[in-house]
Amino acid sequence: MEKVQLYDTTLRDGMQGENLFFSPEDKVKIAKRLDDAGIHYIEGGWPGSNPGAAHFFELAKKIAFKQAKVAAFGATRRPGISCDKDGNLAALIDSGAPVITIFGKSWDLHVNEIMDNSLEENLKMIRESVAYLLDQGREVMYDAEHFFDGYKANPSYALDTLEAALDGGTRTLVLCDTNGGSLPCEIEEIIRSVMEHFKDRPGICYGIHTHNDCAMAVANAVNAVHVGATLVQGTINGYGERCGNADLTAIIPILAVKMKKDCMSEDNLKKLLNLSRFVSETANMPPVNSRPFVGKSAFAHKGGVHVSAIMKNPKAYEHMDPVKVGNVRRVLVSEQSGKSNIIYKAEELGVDLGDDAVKQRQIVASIKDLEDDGFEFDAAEGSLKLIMEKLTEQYKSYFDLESFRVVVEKDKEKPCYSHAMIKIRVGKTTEITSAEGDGPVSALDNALRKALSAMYPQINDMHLVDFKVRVIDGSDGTDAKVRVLIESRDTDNIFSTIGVSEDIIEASWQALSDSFQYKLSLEHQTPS
Ligand SMILES: CC(=O)SCCNC(=O)CCNC(=O)[C@H](O)C(C)(C)COP(=O)(O)OP(=O)(O)OC[C@H]1O[C@@H](n2cnc3c(N)ncnc32)[C@H](O)[C@@H]1OP(=O)(O)O
Ligand SMILES: CC(=O)C(=O)O
Repeated sequence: MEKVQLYDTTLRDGMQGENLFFSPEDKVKIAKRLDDAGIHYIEGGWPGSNPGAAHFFELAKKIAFKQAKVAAFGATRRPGISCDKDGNLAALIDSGAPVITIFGKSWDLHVNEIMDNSLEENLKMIRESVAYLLDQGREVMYDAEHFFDGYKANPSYALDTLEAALDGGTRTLVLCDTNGGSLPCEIEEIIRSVMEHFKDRPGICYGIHTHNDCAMAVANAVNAVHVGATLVQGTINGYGERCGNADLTAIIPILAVKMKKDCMSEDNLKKLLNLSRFVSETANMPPVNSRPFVGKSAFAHKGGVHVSAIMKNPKAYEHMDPVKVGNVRRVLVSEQSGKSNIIYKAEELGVDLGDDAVKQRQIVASIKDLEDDGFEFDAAEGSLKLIMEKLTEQYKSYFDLESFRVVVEKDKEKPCYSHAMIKIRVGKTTEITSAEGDGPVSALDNALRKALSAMYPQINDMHLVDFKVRVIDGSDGTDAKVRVLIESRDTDNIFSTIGVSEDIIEASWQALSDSFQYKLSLEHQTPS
């Protein structure tokens, strides 16, 4: 099995993405997770750039990584000075990183116009910088910035820059599609020409570094491996400058599962989903549900035809087993469901639908009617379970609402004040409580909690973590229906519930009351 080395640059090029920042401590946490997942190289930053980047390397020195090598990134020396006078090269050496990756100019446009340099001096900068860093006993990789654009403009000069890096002593040439404008067919043709050109220089490791400006970063990286590249640079979740870098969470399973390359063990592959979530959590970026392989929806089936088929054989609508990357198959219930969705979901949620096909069809029809009224059960599985129980006469109500009153007061000098009073029945007992809150829903939540907590102490470990309101049909102005989605969490579970009404308080109450009923149904407890 051919080996492909994985080089992660989330902590450097990934951080060049808009709105993305990692502290040195965040970087250490991510680096440990990358190492644990079996990534071979972790680029930690550009130490000559800022104190935070340099600090990461100080912290990294104290960590015994399992197998990953830490790489420091920077430019070749500046024009017209010797390497030992260049501050950036000094910072790279001082970083203590065992691997140093330097980028140099491959495109004559950059040499002439951007750096106002001569083509010859640029070659010297590359050759001398590589040799100088190798003399320090480090592994040196050469990132040929803009290689594909440079090759398209002036192939012989682009090849000369690679020759200069090889003459400096490196054996790793990373060809970069820096502007992300190349297409897979161009990548393939150019890499083949480069390999042909250097066929008499054995032992070169070709790497690939692609950007996603044409949505081709993953395809370009994969194609490069297809024609012989054995090192892939990319970032977790594709974070990076402009439209991002090649997404390793897609490249790795493609290489390992589809192309049978030796890049990550089967056990480590299963960590991919959690790695992706961890990095997005640390970056404070919401996970993208539609992200291939590791997104929440990557193996989620909504259409009835699809669900019916995957129940017979998952291969019918899945290109691979989600378990391989730590993901799970999901079935969604919606207006596009057939009985297969309902049967699958009921089993998953622990509701016995029985064998009556007529009853099953009635349930599908009822759920479609509710969806038509504005409910969205694929986002509210807690409420879906309760609805299924109601439709099959298995529902047990843990409390019943008699009435509530919510008062919101606004004084021009003071912020809004909310107060709720609620009357509920639990068996033969009636409870009347009142509570204040930051807003009307919070006041209602507090009042309900107060009423139930003596009888159902288990609700004390449950809290509301997200509250979303959406106008379902904006054309009716204030008469439009609203959909409220509530996400709640207890020690072991996260569950979502829904309410729909023309009245936002009524919709909120439905979702809130479902969250309490669902929580209590999990515990199967009767009032104490
Ligand atoms: C393709 C890539 O992603 S490369 C990485 C890009 N990442 C970054 O730029 C993030 C880190 N960068 C930084 O912190 C700063 O830009 C620094 C510290 C590197 C340089 O800062 P400054 O000295 O203030 O220069 P500034 O950022 O304005 O311009 C970049 C300089 O690097 C020079 N440069 C660009 N490429 C190279 C190269 N391969 N070799 C040497 N110098 C280079 C430019 O010509 C320019 O020099 P000039 O100031 O003499 O015109
Ligand atoms: C080196 C690099 O980050 C690039 O060329 O995009």
